[in-house]
Amino acid sequence: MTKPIDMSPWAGREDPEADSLRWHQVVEPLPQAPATPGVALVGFACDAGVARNQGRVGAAKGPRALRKALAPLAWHRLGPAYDAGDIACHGDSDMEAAQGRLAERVDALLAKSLLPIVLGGGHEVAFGSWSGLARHLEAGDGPAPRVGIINFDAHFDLRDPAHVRSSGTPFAQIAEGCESRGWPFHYACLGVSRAANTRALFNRAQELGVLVREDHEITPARLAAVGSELDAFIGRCDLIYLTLDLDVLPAAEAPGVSAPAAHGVPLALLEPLLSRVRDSGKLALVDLAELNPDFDIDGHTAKAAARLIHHLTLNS
Ligand SMILES: N=CN[C@@H](CCC(=O)O)C(=O)O
Ligand SMILES: [Mn+2]
Ligand SMILES: [Mn+2]
Repeated sequence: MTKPIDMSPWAGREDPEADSLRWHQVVEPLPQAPATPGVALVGFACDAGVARNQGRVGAAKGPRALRKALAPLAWHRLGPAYDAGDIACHGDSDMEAAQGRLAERVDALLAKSLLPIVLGGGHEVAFGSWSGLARHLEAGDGPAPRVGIINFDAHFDLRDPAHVRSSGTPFAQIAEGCESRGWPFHYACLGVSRAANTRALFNRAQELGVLVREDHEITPARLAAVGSELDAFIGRCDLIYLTLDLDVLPAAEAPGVSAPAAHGVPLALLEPLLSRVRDSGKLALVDLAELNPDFDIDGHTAKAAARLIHHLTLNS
């Protein structure tokens, strides 16, 4: 028997005027057979990846905090939004199995023609999300489409998984997964902090042909140029998996993460870049990682994350 989906985070003010809906009034528990395609939120309540990566734990509380922050936002969408519940990770030894359960859930959502939006959890969520997309693509006919991974992050998360699999390794694990399947690895990592990534990680990114833009390169003056590079990257891919590590935002905008960014890329520059991804027509999967309510300040990080979901789903 499956547990009923906890809809208690979906609460907030209700306006008496017509046409004044908010997310909490619209989001519904995912039905067996959704009549209309839409977005499906699924939580990944997991601290194990951050703990293994020597970080500040608390991201397991991220999915609930994110739903609560999204609940009161104004509803401007056309399509439905479903809550597909949470995948919980039960301690360190359960991390890989939890990633497997997430992959199953993502695959099932994709099979229903929904856009999964996964709410982390540490960035180990990315290996589970991508594995779900990979399963879905492997089940299809014909050659696998070229998947582009766009990660907005202060970190590459390309650490060598041979040491320990963690929130610092998902894209190296995905690169291995692509290699074993004979798939190309198309990875763009935008907002990288040179100070927060070792030479080994920069070298690995270069070996893997990663499109890299550092935090200080994403400025108002260079925004159009970075946007064009992003468009060109998207143009070389058939589908996009977008993954947002909230520590790409400056610490003042996103204090509630394991490793806050001293520089970062502000929301005001991030949103126009995300609009290009959203409007590409290729977006197949989204996740948000590293929200840690224990270190948040007055919900700033949760609100920023909720706004990002709101922005990414605005035209669907
Ligand atoms: N997912 C996060 N990863 C960063 C954390 C860095 C830090 O804790 O300072 C990383 O492994 O590089
Ligand atoms: Mn990061
Ligand atoms: Mn990350």
